Amino acid sequence: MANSWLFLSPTRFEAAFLKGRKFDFHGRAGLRGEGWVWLECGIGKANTAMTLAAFAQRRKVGRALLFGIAGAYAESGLQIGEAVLAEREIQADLGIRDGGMKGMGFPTLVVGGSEGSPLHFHNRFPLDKALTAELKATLDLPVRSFLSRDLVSENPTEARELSRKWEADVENMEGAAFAQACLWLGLPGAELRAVSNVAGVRDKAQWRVRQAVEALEAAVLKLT
Ligand SMILES: O=C(O)c1cccc(C(=O)CC[C@H]2O[C@@H](n3cnc4c(=O)[nH]cnc43)[C@H](O)[C@@H]2O)c1
Repeated sequence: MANSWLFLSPTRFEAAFLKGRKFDFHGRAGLRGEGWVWLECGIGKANTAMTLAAFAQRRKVGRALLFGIAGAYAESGLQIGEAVLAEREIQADLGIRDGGMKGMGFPTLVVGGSEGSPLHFHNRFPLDKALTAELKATLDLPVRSFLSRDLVSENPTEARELSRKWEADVENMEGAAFAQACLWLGLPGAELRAVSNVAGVRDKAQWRVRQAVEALEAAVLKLT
């Protein structure tokens, strides 16, 4: 149980390659396999945090992996179809425009208070270092800085500004909530994304979702 996986992805399309026994969790699709459970968490930060917290309240979770497609910022050097792991997730929607939560003077999350030296998190949430290092070695993937927003970048200028401001390479809509919830719940969590598009490019003809899902398949099936 300690090493069993809870896999989460925003939509079922991102996990279409997983074969397991179907179940329903709070109206969300689930699959159960040998040593893993997968849940469709829905798009966005609230859906992701709610699904993870509700599941972890009822079942023991050994380790958790959020996986799905994402946009890569043009300056990242990442290629469409490339899979990448998150070192940290940035919650880019919270606080004041120029200073995030530090600028507001409030931490978003305080954990580990019992030892007398609690950790304060504002907009940046690290993924589990040891688990991410293990996945990097097993899967031979790069590790980068990810950013999450409720609103997706709608043009290259907006995308470039976000990437520079937060020093991020990958844009998605869920990861910061996942990373924050893992810290809060004390769960080792990692995040794997495959690049389906250049962030800020809305022309779907230029997206390569199938290629990205194939990259997810190659990585995730090595873990099952
Ligand atoms: O219609 C649009 O302009 C548009 C732009 C970005 C993403 C979408 C989606 O429907 C995908 C949302 C889904 O996929 C992840 N994702 C994929 N690419 C990006 C991106 O460039 N920026 C943010 N999120 C992205 C996201 O995590 C969602 O789960 C539509």
